[in-house]
Amino acid sequence: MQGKHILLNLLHSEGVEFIFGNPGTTELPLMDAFVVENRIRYILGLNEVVVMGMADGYAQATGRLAVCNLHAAPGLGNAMGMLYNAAKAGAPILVTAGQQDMCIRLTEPLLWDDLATMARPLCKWSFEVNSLAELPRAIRRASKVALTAPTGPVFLSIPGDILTASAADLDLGQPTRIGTRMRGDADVVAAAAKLIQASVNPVIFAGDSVAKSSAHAEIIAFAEAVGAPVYLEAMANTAAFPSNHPLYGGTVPRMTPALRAVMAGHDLLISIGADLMTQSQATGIEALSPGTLVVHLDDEPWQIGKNFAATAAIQGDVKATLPELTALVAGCGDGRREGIVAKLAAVRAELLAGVDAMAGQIPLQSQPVLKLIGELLPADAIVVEELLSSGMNTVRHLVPAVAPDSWFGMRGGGIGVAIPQAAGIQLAFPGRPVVVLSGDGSAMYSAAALWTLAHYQLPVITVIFNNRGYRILKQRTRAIGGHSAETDTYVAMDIEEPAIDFMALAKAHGVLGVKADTLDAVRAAFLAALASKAPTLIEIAVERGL
Ligand SMILES: O=C(O)C(=O)c1ccccc1
Repeated sequence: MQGKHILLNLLHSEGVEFIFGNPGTTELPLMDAFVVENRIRYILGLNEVVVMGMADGYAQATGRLAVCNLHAAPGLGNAMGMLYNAAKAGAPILVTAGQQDMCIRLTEPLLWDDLATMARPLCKWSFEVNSLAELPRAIRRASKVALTAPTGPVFLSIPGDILTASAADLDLGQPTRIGTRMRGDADVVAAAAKLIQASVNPVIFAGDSVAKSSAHAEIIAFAEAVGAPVYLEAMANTAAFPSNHPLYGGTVPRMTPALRAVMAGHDLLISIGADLMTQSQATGIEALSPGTLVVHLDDEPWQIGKNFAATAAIQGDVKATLPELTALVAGCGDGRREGIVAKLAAVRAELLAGVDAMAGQIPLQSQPVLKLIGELLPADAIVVEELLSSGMNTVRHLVPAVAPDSWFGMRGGGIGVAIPQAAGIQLAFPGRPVVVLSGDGSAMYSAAALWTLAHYQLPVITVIFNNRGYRILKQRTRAIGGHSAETDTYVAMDIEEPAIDFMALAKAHGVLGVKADTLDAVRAAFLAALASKAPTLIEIAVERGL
């Protein structure tokens, strides 16, 4: 049997349903094998940004192994920004790239480079397969490493001659799956419980490890026992805590002065699987006030070890470990829970009243649009969010993020990821509505993903909040002062003259385009898109002012 068929057999036995790719000369043997392959679908993206983003979406949404196949050195290079995002999100992806035949390596053929070295900094394991005999063990090991907690991308460079070589009776081995429910050290759990019991006013940050561990029931029980508000981590990528729960407080700001305001009065920070305080810009202000105690539970030792001195640090799976901690602190929040709930409800009511007060404005403010979309969103929808200035810390108050698998986006911050991710997610969940919330700047990084939506008729609804520029960067420029803050002028942050014609862009890619510049028009367009089950792009001109 030829290597190309052996590779597909191996991937099939690892449970792979799709290979996201963009072919080139070094992948041609594989593409030839797909002519007779009926177990795994090849999903075409028109460049490697799209391909890697699709694999990221699929991997995060399913927790299963995603495979993406890139084309040699330039293809891997194109994918790097999205590979960075996938690495930050811990997406279990087997990234492969076609390498030139080994017999011509010495002459440095077209597109050749040391692929394994290029990919290594962003992957848990990066390796060039040297022979067909090595391929089964390389695929088994790569899959296992990607799926072992903390999960993440791995890379294999596969020279073309391995795909065309033949071998009889090659032992393909078996997939291995390592159980992830590691329970934290009981002594440290007890120490954490003591800190929590002694705390007067604790605060909880929740992060990706909660959603990945499907630990909503456990974190809700914990938060209710402790009587503490729960905020999502700064680059909140998942619905780590249901946004409709009375203890939900919002998302942690990415600027330390605002973060300090959230933290004011709290003597204990409890991080449940949250990356502590990813910041957007240096402000000269420390994230935590001196003396703040930290309890940190995560399955990722890297996150625990990264920045802050945790008074009690527990490595363990959230779902497996949290019940033990909850049992030890049961009742300690009884005296304060109602007060915290009332305070959070007041903050939310004020926010919603402010949003309602903006509802009549034209151009539309993004917040009333988000609130409307939140009201129209079906309960089983999956949101892929890439809103920077239009979303900020309030978006989940307006568009509910309830189930752990209902919300994705932005963990890495490399923009352009949302539309490709949505394609991968829609393939994984064909029956669920998938809605992209994106800015115009982000959408332009990977607009070619629209073609994939059209080609495979993936009914993703792509909502573009068009402020005709990089409004987040204008805001961040203001924050550093200088000429821009005084004069309200910004260099290279406007996308106009010409303005992007999103209707033409949609049409060019085979997607239905609808412009909606009033709330009534947004409602009509969104409901029509949901009913049509056809990929639709809705462009909304939103306020450009800062
Ligand atoms: O939202 C931010 O913190 C931010 O400044 C930013 C800007 C561009 C991409 C990602 C984040």
